[in-house]
Amino acid sequence: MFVEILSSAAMGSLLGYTYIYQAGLGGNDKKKIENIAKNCGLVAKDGKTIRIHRRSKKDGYTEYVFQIPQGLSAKEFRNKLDHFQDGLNIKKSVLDLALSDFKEVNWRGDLLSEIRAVIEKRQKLRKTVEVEFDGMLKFRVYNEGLPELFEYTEELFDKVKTWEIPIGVALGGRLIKHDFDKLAHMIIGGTTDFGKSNALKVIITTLIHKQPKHVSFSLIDLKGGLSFSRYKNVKQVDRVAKNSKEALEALEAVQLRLNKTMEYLEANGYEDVKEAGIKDRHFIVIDEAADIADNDKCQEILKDIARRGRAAGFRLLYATQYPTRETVSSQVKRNCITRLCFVLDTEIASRAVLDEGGAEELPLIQGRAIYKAHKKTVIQTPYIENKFIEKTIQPHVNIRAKRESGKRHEQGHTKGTTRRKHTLIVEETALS
Ligand SMILES: Nc1ncnc2c1ncn2[C@@H]1O[C@H](COP(=O)(O)OP(=O)(O)OP(=O)(O)O)[C@@H](O)[C@H]1O
Repeated sequence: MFVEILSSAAMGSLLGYTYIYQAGLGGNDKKKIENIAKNCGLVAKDGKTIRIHRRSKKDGYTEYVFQIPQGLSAKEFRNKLDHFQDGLNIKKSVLDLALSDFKEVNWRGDLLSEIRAVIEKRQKLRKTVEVEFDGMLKFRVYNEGLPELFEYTEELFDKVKTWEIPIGVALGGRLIKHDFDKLAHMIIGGTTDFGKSNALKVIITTLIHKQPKHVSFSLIDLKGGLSFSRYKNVKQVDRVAKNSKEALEALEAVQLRLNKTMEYLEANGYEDVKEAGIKDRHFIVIDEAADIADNDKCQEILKDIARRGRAAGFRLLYATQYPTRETVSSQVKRNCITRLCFVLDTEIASRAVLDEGGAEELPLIQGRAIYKAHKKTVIQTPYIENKFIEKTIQPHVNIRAKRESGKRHEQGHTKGTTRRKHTLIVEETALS
């Protein structure tokens, strides 16, 4: 009896909330957006303001499409994004609840506590807004912001193909993938301790798992070799260089290989490795590139790799706190179209990485970054645990491959030869 009374009380309050939502008193973000626009002065001279065209509910967010009155620009709305964000989050005495909020309620359990939990969760939520313009002004109001932790799990491997990497999760839970087949080189920037090395480990581990026969690496770790030490016996890793002398040796070996591949392509009239049917790709990964900034020989080779490497199947990954003109040459930057940038302290620093501001406004959350390929997306990068890395690379560890490595990286990139050498060693040692 008591349970029944409680249930009907809970049900009553639930229906009350739902009614409020449907009546538009609680969850009316459209009205709020219109009001915020007016209050921010986003009104044309003739008094006209934005007019709703369409509202659609998507997975994780609601999209409001508006028509802009003549005389106003999308940029003016984008500039007021903070006002929309805060305005949509102003706490009111009436809570915005929809039936979907009650999807996970266990109706057979302690109903009052379950409903209290739903209400508390809703109270804590902060809506996040995105504005886009494609002829119409689109406001996307997300129910939840980005997660503060996005763990790298086995399932992510199935979500990427060929040379793709799960680089992060965006608003609405959208997985952002970087494709090294389409965008060859990448600069990774950001304040110390916010996730550059972790992002490099995500990339290296994914590639070893997805492309074990075709990927190879030269790892240049100028932070003392610690970030990459666990990869040093992996058969896909040709070298781990730990200081600028070893870095130069590694880069010279890469350049030799690049020259041989270019000669092969030229001699056979191929435009690039894709046309030649060469599936192997070599990644030059540099953690803390500032330490080789004043080494002219290293810089010359890096410029060469950035310029000619794409066609020959070489990929440059360049991590540094922020690439000023002194630390990264303009040629390298021009050829590294993709940028991944963690939080930075000033707009000037952000411009050095992204060629525009934005990174200075990122919240101080480890792993939070701006991924810029053709457009900018704020993401939470996956956090990869060392245990997960070890489990993933374990089948590829091969001690004897290291002894051969000196010989291997001097070889040219003639079709298919490099990886066959690996395969032979694996058969011999049966470690993998
Ligand atoms: N994507 C992530 N999600 C959550 N935490 C992260 C993430 N990436 C890194 N971290 C945390 O931040 C710490 C520092 O990360 P990382 O070593 O990658 O930073 P960094 O930018 O390379 O720093 P430094 O410039 O000092 O080398 C990690 O030990 C981890 O605890």
